Amino acid sequence: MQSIQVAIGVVVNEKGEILVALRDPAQEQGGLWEFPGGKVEPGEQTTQALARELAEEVGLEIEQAEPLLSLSHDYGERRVELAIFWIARFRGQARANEGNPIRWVSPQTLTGLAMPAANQPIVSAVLVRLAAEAAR
Ligand SMILES: Nc1nc2c([nH]c(=O)n2[C@H]2C[C@H](O)[C@@H](COP(=O)(O)OP(=O)(O)OP(=O)(O)O)O2)c(=O)[nH]1
Ligand SMILES: [Mg+2]
Repeated sequence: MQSIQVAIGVVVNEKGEILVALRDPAQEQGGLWEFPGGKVEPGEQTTQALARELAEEVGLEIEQAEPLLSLSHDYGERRVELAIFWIARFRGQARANEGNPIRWVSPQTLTGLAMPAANQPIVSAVLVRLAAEAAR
């Protein structure tokens, strides 16, 4: 089975809230909340794809992106390879560029959102990371 390379950003604001967007109901995994991101295009580096997707989808310019985790997930009809980055430094105001609602959510709210199955370990990593930062 072919696998799809995807770059994803966990964007964190100064209040410790996380940016999520609602996937278009017509897309695969539609109607679920996601972290902004998308497919790495041919000839692109993962971090280039990340910068492009964040600009396209939520209008943010990344100042610093740190690898958080990488994982692969088998959705049956497709396998995705997700490279997830922690983005605590960025420029701009998040806006819903592609018409899908976006939200800044607390860690508690994040835990309760309906997300694609691949996202469970991502949410866990985000909670660990936020807790570690809160303890500093
Ligand atoms: N962006 C994003 N994709 C996710 C998440 N979790 C998850 O399983 N995925 C999967 C769903 C898709 O199969 C793939 C990402 O594809 P995408 O639809 O966002 O790609 P894209 O932005 O390039 O969109 P398109 O133009 O190809 O429609 O990764 C997530 O949190 N964010
Ligand atoms: Mg996308």
